[in-house]
Amino acid sequence: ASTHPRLGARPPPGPTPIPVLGNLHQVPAEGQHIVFTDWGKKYGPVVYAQCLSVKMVILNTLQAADDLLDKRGAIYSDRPHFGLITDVLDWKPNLPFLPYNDQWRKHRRLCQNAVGTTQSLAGFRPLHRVESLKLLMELMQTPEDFMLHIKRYPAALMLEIAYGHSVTSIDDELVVLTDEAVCEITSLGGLASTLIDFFPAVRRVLTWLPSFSVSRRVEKVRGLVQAMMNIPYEKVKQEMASGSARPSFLKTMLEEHTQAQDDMTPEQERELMCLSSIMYSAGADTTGAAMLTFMLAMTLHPEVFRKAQAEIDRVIGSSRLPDWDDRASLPYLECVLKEVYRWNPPGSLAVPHRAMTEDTYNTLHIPHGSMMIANLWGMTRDTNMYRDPDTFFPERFEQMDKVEAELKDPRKIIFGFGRRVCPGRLLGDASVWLAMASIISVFDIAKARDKDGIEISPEVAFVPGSIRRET
Ligand code: HEM
Repeated sequence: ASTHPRLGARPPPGPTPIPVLGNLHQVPAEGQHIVFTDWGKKYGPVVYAQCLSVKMVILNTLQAADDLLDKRGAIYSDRPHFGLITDVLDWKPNLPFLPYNDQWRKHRRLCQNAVGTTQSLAGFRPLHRVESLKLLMELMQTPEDFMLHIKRYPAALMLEIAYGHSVTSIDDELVVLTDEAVCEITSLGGLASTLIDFFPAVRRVLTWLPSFSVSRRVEKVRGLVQAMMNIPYEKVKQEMASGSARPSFLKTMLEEHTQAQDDMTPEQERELMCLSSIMYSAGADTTGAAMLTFMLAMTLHPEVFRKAQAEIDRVIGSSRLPDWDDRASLPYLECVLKEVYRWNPPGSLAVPHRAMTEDTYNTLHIPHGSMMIANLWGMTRDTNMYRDPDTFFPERFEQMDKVEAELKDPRKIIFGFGRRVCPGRLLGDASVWLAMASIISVFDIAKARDKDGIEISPEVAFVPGSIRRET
């Protein structure tokens, strides 16, 4: 590799590019994190690749991600332009994909205040309690539908928080609508976001050619996204007009405008509409993915389940359900939760950041405009951090002293980095913890049996796409 003339630094190592495409042919549409993890083993913590004109810097260790995205947050908090989501699907202004500017600061602050403080979390306690009880009831009535129940719980939490919409069943119209929209976006995510964002010409072709099946698919998803933003927004406005609106993020925001006697512009309406839809879409699937991983891990590892159950029985007994105040007294459960996050992080890659200037890191030259991809999956497989990383083994955290456990807490990885770190991390973590603790205290989890009474071992397989859900 050549030396960078001005900084005397070399580009990070990476796979050999070919003319025009660069490394595009080596980046698969699905399972990019696996290829990036292999590159990490071969080339090191910071890997450089180029897809057409897009410069990519892949960060494979927590240290590299912290050093750059967190400690140098002033120059690494921008986002690359996400043409698919913002332009093609017209889902904007979209907090996770906004550039690092004043509009992002405003949306981030609103979101952080609504869901990201310990105070807001305390306000959600009654909601968490009601929804976790509903989850237990549903699991009791139809345990075979556990995947649906586990999907309903975070969806209900987020729809209540964003819109004051109470979800009683998985067939609820808003759950069905938002779930379909999010699933479609996620499944477009792997293939289309890379292709469309790398080939601006493809984007034009996709929207021009109505007979092209991908184009029809994109049209359908755009319609769903617009409905996902509009329908709940209009519903809350109507409920406010009739006096039946329940407390919610959107209601509070709309009331602030009314109190200030400030007629909202269409742009302001659009901002609120979009931000409320982001809360649901960013919060529901990620939380649900962690809960499904928990169920899978407990099915495969009955010894872990029994140990966590014994801890709950010993500390809490059987006369009441676990509550927030019990969390510090259940250290093994905390290890199980951390291992759930580590074994299968809900997102394999964080949302890419963008280098706003050129930079040098450990003699490596990071070019201006690089797409900074934090390979969360690779970090959870880093053998310098976690021995035998493919094995589900909560005890690994028990064996660490306090300092090491703090340094290697997977929450430092799975929620992303720096100024863009997930603003919903406290809420997501609290939702998963309460569901886990409640399920363990009430139920046994075991493998299903076939008609001959033989145990069926579930296959460990995950839906490809940006959020890792079990198939
Ligand atoms: C277990 C649950 C969750 C996981 C694993 C998770 C993970 C992530 C990750 C990896 C990012 C990207 C961070 C980066 O760019 O470095 C992110 C961003 C974000 N998350 Fe979460 N998240 C979860 C729950 C939630 C919840 C409940 C909300 C509710 C509002 C939420 C809202 C957001 C938003 C708005 C962003 C974009 C932040 C920005 O660009 O400034 N997330 N999340």
